[in-house]
Amino acid sequence: MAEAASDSEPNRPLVCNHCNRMEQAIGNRRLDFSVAAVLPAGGSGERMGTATPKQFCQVLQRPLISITLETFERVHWINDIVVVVSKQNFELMNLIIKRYGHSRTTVVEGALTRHQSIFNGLKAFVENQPCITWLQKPEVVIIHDAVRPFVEEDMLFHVATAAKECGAAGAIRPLVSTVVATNPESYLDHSLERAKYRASEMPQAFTFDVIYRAYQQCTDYDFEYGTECLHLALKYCGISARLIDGPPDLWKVTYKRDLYAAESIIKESLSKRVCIFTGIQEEPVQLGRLLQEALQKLMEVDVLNWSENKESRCIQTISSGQYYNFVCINVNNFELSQEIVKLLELIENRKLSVLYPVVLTVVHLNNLETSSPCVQMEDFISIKELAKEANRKNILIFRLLLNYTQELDKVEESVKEAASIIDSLIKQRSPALIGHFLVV
Ligand SMILES: Nc1ccn([C@@H]2O[C@H](COP(=O)(O)OP(=O)(O)OP(=O)(O)O)[C@@H](O)[C@H]2O)c(=O)n1
Ligand SMILES: O=P(O)(O)OC[C@@H](O)[C@@H](O)[C@@H](O)CO
Repeated sequence: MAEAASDSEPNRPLVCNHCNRMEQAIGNRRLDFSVAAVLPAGGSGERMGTATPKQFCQVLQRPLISITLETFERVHWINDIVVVVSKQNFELMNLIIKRYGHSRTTVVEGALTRHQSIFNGLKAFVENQPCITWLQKPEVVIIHDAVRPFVEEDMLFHVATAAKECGAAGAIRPLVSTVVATNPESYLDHSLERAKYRASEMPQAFTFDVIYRAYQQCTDYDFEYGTECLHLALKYCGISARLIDGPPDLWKVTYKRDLYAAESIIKESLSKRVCIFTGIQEEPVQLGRLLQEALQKLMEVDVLNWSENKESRCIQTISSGQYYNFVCINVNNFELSQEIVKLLELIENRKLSVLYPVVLTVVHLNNLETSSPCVQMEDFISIKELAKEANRKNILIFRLLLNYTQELDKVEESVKEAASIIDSLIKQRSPALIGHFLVV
C-alpha cells in the first residue's frame, strides 16, 4: 500500500537542513545511472522510551524524519524517495509530507522488522502495486535509516557511485568502544582488536538487483534478527561491499540523548550567521555599524540597508534561506516600525519559519540624554500579543532596549553587551523571552 506525496509547499527556502548551505552548494553532479532511495521509518523506537516513535519526534518543532527527508529531496540525482512507515503512521507521514513540502516522497507500508520494511520499500519499485505506478526501478538504490538526519550529499554520492562499480557500498566509522564476547556465564570470553573493526553506519547503496535478490533469498532468521544489509549482499550474492569512511555526523538517533544532540547540532548550524537590517530609520552614532562590528566577533554578519535596497532585495535575502536570524534597529519609540512588521510578513510569506525557528531581534535605541524610556502599556501589551502570534508561526521576536549616551566609549560598551545578548538569544532560540524587553 502506498500513497503519493502531496503538492510541495511553494517557495520553500533552499537551506540544507543542518549546515545552512544553499541548494547551489549541493552541486551540479550528474550520474549516468538512475538512483532511488529507501528510508526505513517503520520502527517503534522502544529504546527512545517515548510514546511517539523517534522518527516522528520533534527536533526544534519539526519531525526528525522531515529533517532527513529534506536532504534527500534536494539531491537532484536521486529520482525517487520511498519512506517506509507502519500502517498506523501513514496519515501522520502524509501530513508531514504536505506541511514540509516533501513532494518527491512516496509512502510505503512497513513491517515488523527493519529488514522486512526495507524489502517492502524495494518491492515498491518492481511489484506492480496499483497505487505506485510512478516509481521506476533504479540501477542503484540507497538505503538510509530515516533516523540518521545528518547525512550529506557528498556521502550519498560516494556510496551510490561505489555501489554502481562494486554492487554494494556502505558508510563506516571508527569504533568508540571495544567489542567483547561474553561466555554463557556472562564473563569475558575474548575481546576484538578494535583497530581491525569498524562500525557499520548508513547510508548504504546497492545495485538494485543485488539487494533485491538477496532479500528474495533471506531466511526468516535473517528477517527476524538481521541488522546488516551489507551482510545479506555478501551472504546471498557474494558481493563484498566497498566500505567508505564517513564523517562523524552519520550517527543514528536511538536514545533520548540523541534527540537533544540532534537539536544542539541544528541550533548551532542555524546560529552561524545573522543579517542586520539597518537604515530603517536614521540611526544615531552609527549603531548599526557598531553592532555589526561587535556581532562579527561572534558570528558571520551581513548587513542590508533597508532604505537603500528595494524591497525585492530584502525579499531575495530572506528567500535565500541563508539566514534564520535577523536584527533590526528601531530608532523611534517602542512600537514596532512598519518596516519591521513588513519584515515579519516577508518571513511568513516566504515560509522561512516552516522549516526552522526564525529569530528576529528588535533593538530599540534610547538616548539617555534626551529621553527616558516610557513604554505605553498598550504598546507593551500589543507587542507581546504580536510576539505570541509570531511564535505560533515559529518566529521568535526578541526586544532589546539599548540605552546610550553620546560618550562613544560607553556606547561601544553597551553595543558589546547587546551583541552578547543577541548571540545568546540566537543560540538558545528559547520562546521564554519573546516579546519581553531586555535592557542594556
Ligand atoms: N520494523 C522496523 C524497525 C525499524 N525500522 C526503521 O529502521 C531504522 C533503524 O532502526 P532502529 O534504530 O532500530 O529503530 P527502531 O526499531 O524504531 O528502534 P528500537 O530498536 O529502539 O525500537 C529506523 O528508522 C526505524 O524506523 C523500520 O523501518 N521497520
Ligand atoms: O540495529 P538497529 O535496528 O538499531 O539499527 C540498524 C543498524 O544496525 C544499521 O543501521 C547499521 O548498523 C548499518 O547496517
